[in-house]
Amino acid sequence: MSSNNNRDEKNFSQAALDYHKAEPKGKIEVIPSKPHSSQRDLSLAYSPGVAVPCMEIHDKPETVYDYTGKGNLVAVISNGTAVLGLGDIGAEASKPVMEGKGLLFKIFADINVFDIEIDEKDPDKFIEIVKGIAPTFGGINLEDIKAPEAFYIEQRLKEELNIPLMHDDQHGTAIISAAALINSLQIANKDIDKVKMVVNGAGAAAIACTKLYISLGLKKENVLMCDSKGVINHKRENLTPEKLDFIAQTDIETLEDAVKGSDVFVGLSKGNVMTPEMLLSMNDNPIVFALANPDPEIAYDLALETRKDVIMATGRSDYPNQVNNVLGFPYIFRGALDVQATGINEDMKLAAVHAIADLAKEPVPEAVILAYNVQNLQFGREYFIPKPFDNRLITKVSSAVAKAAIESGVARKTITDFDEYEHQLLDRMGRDERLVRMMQSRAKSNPKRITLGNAEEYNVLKAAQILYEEGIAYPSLLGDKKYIKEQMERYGITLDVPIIDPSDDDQKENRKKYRETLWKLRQRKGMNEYKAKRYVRQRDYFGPLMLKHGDTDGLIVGFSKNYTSVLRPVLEVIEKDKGVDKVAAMMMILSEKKPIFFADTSINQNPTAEDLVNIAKMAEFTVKSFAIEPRIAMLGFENFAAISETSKKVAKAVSILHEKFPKMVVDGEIQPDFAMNADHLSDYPFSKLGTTPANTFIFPNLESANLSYKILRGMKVAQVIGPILMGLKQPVHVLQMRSSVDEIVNLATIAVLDAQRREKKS
Ligand SMILES: NC(=O)C1=CN([C@@H]2O[C@H](COP(=O)(O)OP(=O)(O)OC[C@H]3O[C@@H](n4cnc5c(N)ncnc54)[C@H](OP(=O)(O)O)[C@@H]3O)[C@@H](O)[C@H]2O)C=CC1
Ligand SMILES: CC(=O)C(=O)O
Ligand SMILES: [Mg+2]
Repeated sequence: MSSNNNRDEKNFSQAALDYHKAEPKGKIEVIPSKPHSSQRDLSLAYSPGVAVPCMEIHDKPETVYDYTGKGNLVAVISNGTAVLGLGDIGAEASKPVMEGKGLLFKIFADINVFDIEIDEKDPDKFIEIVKGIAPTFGGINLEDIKAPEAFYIEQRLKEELNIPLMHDDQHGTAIISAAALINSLQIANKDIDKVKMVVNGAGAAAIACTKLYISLGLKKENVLMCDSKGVINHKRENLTPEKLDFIAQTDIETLEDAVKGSDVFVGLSKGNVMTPEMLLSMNDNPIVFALANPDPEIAYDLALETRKDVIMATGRSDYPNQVNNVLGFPYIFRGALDVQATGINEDMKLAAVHAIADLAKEPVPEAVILAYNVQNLQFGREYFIPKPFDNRLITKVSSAVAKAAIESGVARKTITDFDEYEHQLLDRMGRDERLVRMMQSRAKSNPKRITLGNAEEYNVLKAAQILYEEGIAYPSLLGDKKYIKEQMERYGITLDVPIIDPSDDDQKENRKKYRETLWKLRQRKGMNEYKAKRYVRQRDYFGPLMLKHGDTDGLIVGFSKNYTSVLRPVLEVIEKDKGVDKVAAMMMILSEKKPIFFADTSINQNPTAEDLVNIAKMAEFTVKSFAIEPRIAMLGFENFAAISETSKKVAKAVSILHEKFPKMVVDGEIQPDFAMNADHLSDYPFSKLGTTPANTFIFPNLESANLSYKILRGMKVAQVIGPILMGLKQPVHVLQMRSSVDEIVNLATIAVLDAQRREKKS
């Protein structure tokens, strides 16, 4: 279940229920995509206007793709007979999985999904129902339908419908594992037409995988397939047609004997059926794909302990080389829909296989490395299949599939400019919640201790619960212990994390230690020892002192207090980064477009030109840490004119930046709408911004920065993350008063990333 081995299963199960139950219940919803605020809008959207496209479609059926959402709508359809590894749990119980798939289609490929659960086990009746509803959809993903019925159902629907249709448990698994097979064979230096393979499992996934491997060059006579009764050999009776196809002319009966002297083991059966002895009996550099979920046929660690030369993949996200369908289905359907393919044929599947396999051999971009918080990812034993958060998947796989559809003659629409198509794909993914996902995934790979102030507040407690259960951080709660416990009881939050009450007896030693530090820091700034003793009982000082002493790795404070009053003790205790004179704060703005950053939103009221230079430098550093190349616009209300006093100040900052940091992509003074628009930028060919819109905006004063982001937040057109405090030596962030749970989680995530980066540096 949870990959985080120190999270307890009960909490995780409860979190899964809470996650699904939170309003709006479930995981997907329908959102209108056209204006609907005036009487005219409504008369266009519905009667009488709607009759016009109806008749157009009636006269020219192909225009349904022009006038409706069909072209970007996929049905994820199940009858609930083989749900994950849970078996036949019924149509209704399968709905969370199908909704989940809808979520993945949307976030990874911007495809809309209706999940459809059909209470029908009779294959012929099921087929008739799917055919009846097919006109609604641009594509159909069959899911979790048990073998052998799945084979018949898919085959007939493919023949009788003319839209992209795929049973993902068969072909998604086959495509991803085939890509992994090609690459692992290269690493093992073995040829596909010579290797001996054992396939354990003979169900939907195993049969489809083996067929695809054969089309790639594997010799059928080199395959031994096993089901729950052992090797499928000539002695077996009552086999399904699909199993009959894999009968081996051998007397070998057991898996144990089958694997002896084999080169590849593919497990699509159940957990822990492969023993270390079996693994030891395989040839040199054995390839083991233990793909059963959630427990592989042999655990990753056990396999590597057993023999060092094993080349290993599993279905799990917590080990290298995860063979996961999500690398395939969003992008395969994206490519197929974009050319209105009449089906998903072998050429398209093979194109996806090679695109995925090739991608793993390309240099991995920094953003992916950061997302997984590793030193590097380089093609080899520990990395032969791309990572799910690799945002090149959409361009590589979808393009390859679309191209194959066109070339194999199943596309009803063509693409001539594939560079342009790739840009369109990236634009689709503009809304950069992906950045948040990537940040969280990086944090989870090496969670840090984060202390949350004002922990008596519901939002803070809920954020702590999410941080803990998601495995993003090890939170501790700072505040009044008794009151925190009462609040936890009141809100039904069970959370077994440290509660730190500065006045508590158990903090006596810490108070003493912190008092000495505080007094030493402040004794020449008017603080006497008595005051220091009093102050360490206050959480506003206690938190920063914990951080200073390494008793926590990061600090999030300020939920219920004014920003500057909480910031003051932080600045008194935590040192500034080298070369930093004044700290500043930045907001990350996530909207439909790419992420942008505003500074200084919270600290320096009327910065001088020199202050603006420092703010720009700190912003450059911070934006880079999100693996984004900063393009900095120094904002004013004139464009390169320097008439007003404010603009003169900004122009002076720009000239200092140009002189001191010639490589920095920064210019101004410029108005924000100009800095965001390539056409407007082209009027200033001398500008260092060129014609690529800026993503980082340094405002001339605090009011303009602060009010700008607050308007965006108030209009709910963007998610605003921050303020990210810049310029301190340790990760501490001061929340806006009454921040939302998400805002707290996001800032804590940023604090974890900061702590990881500093750990790496030291
Ligand atoms: N990592 C990934 O991407 C994916 C992993 N999977 C995993 O593959 C497994 C099978 O899924 P799927 O094909 O959809 O399911 P099916 O129900 O269609 O097939 C299961 C197969 O496993 C066989 N089996 C069960 N126990 C054993 C055993 N002890 N030894 C050998 N074979 C056994 C069954 O044998 P019999 O025919 O005799 O009943 C059957 O052939 C699941 O664990 C699933 O999690 C599936 C899809 C994707
Ligand atoms: C991964 C998947 O689709 C399954 O386990 O059914
Ligand atoms: Mg499935």
